[in-house]
Amino acid sequence: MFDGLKKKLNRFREDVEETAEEKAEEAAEAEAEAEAAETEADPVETETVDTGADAETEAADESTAEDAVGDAPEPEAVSEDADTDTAAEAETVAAETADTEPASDDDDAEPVDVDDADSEYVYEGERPESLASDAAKQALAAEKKDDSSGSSRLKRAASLAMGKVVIEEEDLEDPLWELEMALLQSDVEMQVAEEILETIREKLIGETRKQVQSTGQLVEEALHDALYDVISVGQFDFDQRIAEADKPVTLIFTGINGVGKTTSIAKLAKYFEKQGYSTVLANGDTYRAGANEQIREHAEALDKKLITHEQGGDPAAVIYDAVEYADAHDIDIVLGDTAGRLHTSNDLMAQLEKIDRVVGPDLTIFVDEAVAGQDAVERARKFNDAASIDGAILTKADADSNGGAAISIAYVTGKPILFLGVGQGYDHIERFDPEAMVERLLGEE
Ligand SMILES: Nc1nc2c(ncn2[C@@H]2O[C@H](COP(=O)(O)OP(=O)(O)OP(=O)(O)O)[C@@H](O)[C@H]2O)c(=O)[nH]1
Repeated sequence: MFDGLKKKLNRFREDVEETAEEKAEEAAEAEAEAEAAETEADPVETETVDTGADAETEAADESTAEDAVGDAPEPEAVSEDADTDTAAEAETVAAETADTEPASDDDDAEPVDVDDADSEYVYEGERPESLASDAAKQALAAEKKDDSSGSSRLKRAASLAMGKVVIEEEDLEDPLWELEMALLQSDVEMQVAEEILETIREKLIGETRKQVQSTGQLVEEALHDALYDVISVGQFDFDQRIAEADKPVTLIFTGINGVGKTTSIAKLAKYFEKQGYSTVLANGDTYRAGANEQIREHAEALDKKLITHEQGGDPAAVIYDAVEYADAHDIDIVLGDTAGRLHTSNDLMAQLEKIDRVVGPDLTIFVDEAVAGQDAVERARKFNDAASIDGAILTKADADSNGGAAISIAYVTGKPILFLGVGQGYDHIERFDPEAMVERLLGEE
């Protein structure tokens, strides 16, 4: 069910994810480059830090200097511990040691050769104070070794960047355009598709991806909310409405012929039976030859009472009789079929208005087939304009790959989808649950 649409929604998620990943990589590279540039610019700073003159200045802070002296390693020790045991490195550390040794007061201390390969080590290894223990020394030496490939730094920069990726409008432009096309191809009504895109835009643009959250998750949440918002329009608790209504409850079904209206009435008779309600069926389709026979088959199969009149009779009168019958026999629910196609929509409206006047139905339910896509949406709009429906049943959802009607009808009419027909059997009817529908659309393929 709705497999085609599901694939398209998944593709959108992948597209945005891909764009965000590319962006994260670019950010990581930029960060790594910036870091490298900073390192190159470092010599000036290093020179200042490591000169004997600097040591003299720092000597003013005696307690700090003393601590440092106490813990300061011998240059030889560094050479022994560090894997990268080079003379240059020893020289660097020696310079650092001198830097922290006020007792020497050595104005003649040589500045460190900043062009030396180890100038980077000095930068990466931070201030000499951090060389206070062997463990720190070893860690720095190891880090230096790792960094020789530059990969760990790149990774670190990448992970920093991961936490900072902000989705911008331009990132979404292409994926959203693709999504709009996909929705329209899936028979989602234009206005509904635009609403979905707007919500996604609102939810994603400027959104900062948190460390714990992938872009995929963010997009999924945005899609979820956007779809849920349009699908759940007008939802009410159908079962509760039936339970609380005065009995008999009268339900009238409208919709064109052949979409599964009569079958849906039969399915609902079974649905209500399972809930402990009794039902009577009424054939208000007095317009079409053969309509009585068609519904009678269902009534007999389900062992339900059926009220009919002759072809050409008054539909309101048939349903009135059914309500009378229900009253007299303590039946809980009247299920009234109506003609699907009249000469004009005025006739249709006049028919439903008369039923309204004579019977005062509790709910008027529009039935159409999911596979009709945009046509079903358009018909729902017209029937709602003509007769103010209370909700819809979408049949043949089992055969529908697009899902456009299921997504659009509630938003377009302002009335909820109440049931999905999912097969030809009497049990093949599902309460429409917007959350379950969205999960189905966004779930694993
Ligand atoms: N696959 C599938 N077929 C369905 C579903 N609902 C109805 N059908 C089939 O659709 C066909 C038409 O159903 P009907 O109930 O006769 O349609 P209708 O709208 O009542 O037609 P009229 O009585 O002529 O107004 C039948 O073959 C049903 O079995 C459904 O949910 N899934």
